[in-house]
Amino acid sequence: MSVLDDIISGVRLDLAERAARVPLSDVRRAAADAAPARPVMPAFRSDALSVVAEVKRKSPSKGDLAEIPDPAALAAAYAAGGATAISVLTEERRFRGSLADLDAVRAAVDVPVLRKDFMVDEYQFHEARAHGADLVLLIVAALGDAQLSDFLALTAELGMTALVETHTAEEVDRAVAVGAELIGVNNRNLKTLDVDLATFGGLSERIGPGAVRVAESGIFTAADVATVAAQGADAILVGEALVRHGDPTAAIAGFIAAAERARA
Ligand SMILES: O=P(O)(O)OC[C@@H](O)[C@@H](O)c1c[nH]c2ccccc12
Repeated sequence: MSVLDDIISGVRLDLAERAARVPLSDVRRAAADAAPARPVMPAFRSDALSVVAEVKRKSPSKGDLAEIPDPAALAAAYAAGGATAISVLTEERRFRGSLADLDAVRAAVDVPVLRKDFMVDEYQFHEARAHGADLVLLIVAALGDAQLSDFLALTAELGMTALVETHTAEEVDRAVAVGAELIGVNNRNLKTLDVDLATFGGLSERIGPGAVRVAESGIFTAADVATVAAQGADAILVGEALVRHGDPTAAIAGFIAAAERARA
């Protein structure tokens, strides 16, 4: 069983528990009653590098990263640095995230918020929307073709935007074929947890200029940002480097400036 399979079995158990407590019909109603999702594509399509800054306490690859006693304060610091969106891990077992973190961040900032989880059931999409998410993550490696297009359609129906995550050429082709507008290349292989920053560069051209290209994982320095920006990244998704940084506001501003220099 790969790490990804293992994580997803835990996600399904937790999901079954929530669904037993709060029926889908209630979650649907809460989603319908929530303030509408913010549009995100115009900001991602702007000229400047977009930074998706992540609230992440722990990961299966690195263990504990940061305590983050106040996710709202961290999110506010990210927004102050110019983050285009804030990603909040809600998976509990491996990442020590929660829907409470999502609520706290949602209440604290006006920028779009991504619910970062392993989306495998319709329930989670309504739940994401009910908790104020503007974006959700769709991991191509975890979904069949029919599921991928159904979930993309459901995301759009709920007014949200999907970040469609890939790691291989085949996954990029599947993301493009299904019409994804926001495509991430994860430099980390979720089946082995190995990170190779060159993964993005190897797949960027395959995505082509039609979709917004997001370089995800393993980005730590201005030099890393310059590398992926020069390879066509419109956006970066950064977790560890920011949660461990003493001044995440300055770090994000520095990343944006580094991309600007790399493209000039
Ligand atoms: O902490 P990093 O190396 O900057 O990575 C952030 C983000 O890309 C990573 O958390 C991530 C990318 N795709 C995921 C899917 C599930 C969980 C986590 C992830």
